[in-house]
Amino acid sequence: MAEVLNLAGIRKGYGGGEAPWVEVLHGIDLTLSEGEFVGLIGPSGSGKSTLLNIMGLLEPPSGGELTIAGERAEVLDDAARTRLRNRYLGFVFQFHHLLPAFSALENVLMPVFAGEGRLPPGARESAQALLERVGLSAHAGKRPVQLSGGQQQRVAIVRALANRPRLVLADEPTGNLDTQTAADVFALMREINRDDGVTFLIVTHDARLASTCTRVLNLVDGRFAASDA
Ligand SMILES: Nc1ncnc2c1ncn2[C@@H]1O[C@H](COP(=O)(O)OP(=O)(O)OP(=O)(O)O)[C@@H](O)[C@H]1O
Repeated sequence: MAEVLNLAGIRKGYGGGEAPWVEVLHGIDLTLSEGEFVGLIGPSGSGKSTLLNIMGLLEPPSGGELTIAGERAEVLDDAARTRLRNRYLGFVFQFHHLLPAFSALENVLMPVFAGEGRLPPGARESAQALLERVGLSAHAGKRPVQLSGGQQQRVAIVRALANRPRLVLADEPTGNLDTQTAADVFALMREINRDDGVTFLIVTHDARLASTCTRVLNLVDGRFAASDA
């Protein structure tokens, strides 16, 4: 299986200056391969979001090496890092962060526009097809406030797929949903993973949903539990 992402000895600390230096990730090693559907669990404060943000090139590590799609990422300048992020990564968050003034379709198109600075030919049709795939074609013109929580999160998942990423990083994507809607949204991500071979890494507090993943990583105090990675 092709490697999508590799972490070698990733460390992250906060502080310095007046504040004491506190290390929250203590040398993380991890390889994610194409087509995996991985759950990331662990107690509150164990470093899950920090790790996800480092993988997503949203925060720099304090040490270690990060390779995405064969490219060493932590050494890139801002512009190159942004390009790599737009090209290979998709994001889903607990709170969907859809832009309230724009329709579902326009929200899905946002990363395409951000990545290319324009909408390439066929972009609208592709976005419409993605919305259709998740049962939302009739809602394409609606603004987020006119959609249910589950529908909003499905739009956010489709938006994460708009640039055809190889890896989707999801930080508690079902944390804000009722049990049944959470299960449906999780199943949708699994379906996309199976059908399109997109790799997913999903932070969740829900042990039942995590058990449906092909691999579960357990982060405790900034280290993987012995059986992981
Ligand atoms: N910008 C920051 N400055 C200082 N400390 C931070 C910063 N961001 C995170 N931390 C600390 O790093 C640790 C890990 O936080 P993180 O949010 O990654 O944990 P988590 O496992 O995602 O927690 P939760 O499950 O509650 O979301 C915590 O102790 C947190 O206080």
